[in-house]
Amino acid sequence: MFRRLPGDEARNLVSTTPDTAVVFRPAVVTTPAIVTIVILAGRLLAGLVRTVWRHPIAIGVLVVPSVLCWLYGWQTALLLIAPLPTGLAAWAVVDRGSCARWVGRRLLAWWRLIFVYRRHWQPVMIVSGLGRHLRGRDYLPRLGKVTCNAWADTVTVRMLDGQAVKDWADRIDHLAHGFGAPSCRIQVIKAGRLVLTFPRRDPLATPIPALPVPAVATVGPVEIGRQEDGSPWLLKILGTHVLVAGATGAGKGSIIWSTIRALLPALRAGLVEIWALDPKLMELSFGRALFGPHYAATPEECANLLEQAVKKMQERAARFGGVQRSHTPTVEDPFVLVVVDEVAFLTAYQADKDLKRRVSAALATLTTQGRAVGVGVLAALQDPRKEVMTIRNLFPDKIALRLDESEQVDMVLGDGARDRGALADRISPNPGKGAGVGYVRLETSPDPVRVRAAYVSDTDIRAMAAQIGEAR
Ligand SMILES: Nc1ncnc2c1ncn2[C@@H]1O[C@H](COP(=O)(O)OP(=O)(O)OP(=O)(O)O)[C@@H](O)[C@H]1O
Repeated sequence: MFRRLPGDEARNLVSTTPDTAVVFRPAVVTTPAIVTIVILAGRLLAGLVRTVWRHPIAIGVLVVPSVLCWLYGWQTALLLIAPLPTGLAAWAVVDRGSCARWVGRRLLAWWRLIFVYRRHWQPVMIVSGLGRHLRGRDYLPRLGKVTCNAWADTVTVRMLDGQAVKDWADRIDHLAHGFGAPSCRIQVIKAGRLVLTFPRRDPLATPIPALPVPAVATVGPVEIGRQEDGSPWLLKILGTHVLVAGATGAGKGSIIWSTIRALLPALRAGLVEIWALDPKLMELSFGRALFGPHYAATPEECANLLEQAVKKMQERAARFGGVQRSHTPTVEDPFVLVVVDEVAFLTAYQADKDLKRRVSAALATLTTQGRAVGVGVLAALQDPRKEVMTIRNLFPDKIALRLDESEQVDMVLGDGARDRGALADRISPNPGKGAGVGYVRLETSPDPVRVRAAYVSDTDIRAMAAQIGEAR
């Protein structure tokens, strides 16, 4: 703040350039000490209240023993406090889950806030370019709440004004390494606020054995594995089409077979028909009995079966037209799931142009018109490039298992999926750790979810086929 003075008043002023005609005198406003003290005290109080509100257990663990010591001396304090750890240990033995939820993870969240996130926040933000150091001051995104669940830390962040989600998405590697986590995922909660998820361990690192066959016949979302947060992975198949992409050995078979397994009671009850196209002659031939007459292996047979499905779909559309807009599976009109293993064998790699054209046309017709009349497609393929799978965008739900290249992730899951943490190209090629692990992006949510399909062994498949064979 400068006040301009006429030159003739300059004689009373101290100036570094004494012979200048115009000098400037800064107008100094002195803030009364009491105002500064009140502001600092207010900030301290707000910080204390916020810390107690966010971490009551951690603060209690520190404050209560200190206060007791101060009031009654350490011997009495020890006597008073001793039952607490004993009680906690007993609680942990009796109900580990609730003890971890109410005490353990809250303490862990406080610990990680102080010793991981707050400690490394400034250097990580500045070095990654998410914060700025201007004229001696740091402008940093605000670190919010840290919570811990069984496998990951979630950290809320207030972005700097003017930052975009992409600025953060481009730096997930910096963030993961900066905070010592194997990966980082980003989710937008509202304008300017993000939630960063840093896994502490991989809950999907061990294979999941085949899930029990459901007790009731259902075509609704079927349970085929587990999500990263431990909840069941429910795959919707009625009213959608699903595309599964993964390199060789990524575990595409486990998604197909887990889905068929979950549909077994509905198959037995006649509410579902599974039509199988097995051009590789390896995967689906194992359970031929499950498919009855609806099984095809040669390209010619596959084209015929697909055209048969189109015919069935059109016949239903003609019957339902003007009567109903969606399909509920019944014994008369069961849900038809067309399962295609390695669809590129029938489209991109097919030498016979006429067969290729017939298959592509039938698949495009089924995927554009099938869902309202109870015909769904579950297709698997290794190479997700557009020239290999021209109709990949016609599948509303997509699953990316282990992929060879990072660019393939967005080809499968849509733009920005990898930036948001769908690191399908980093899934372990070791079958024990990575087969069946993938990312799902559903029609209804932009955020990819990490999942693992249960592994249905050859013995399980034989048992399933035998059951259905007997029932038929
Ligand atoms: N969900 C799973 N959990 C654990 N291991 C699995 C799982 N799925 C598959 N595997 C293991 O990985 C191997 C390869 O699986 P699978 O044949 O299903 O892969 P794929 O993607 O179909 O490969 P390809 O395209 O070459 O047929 C299996 O033999 C099995 O040992």
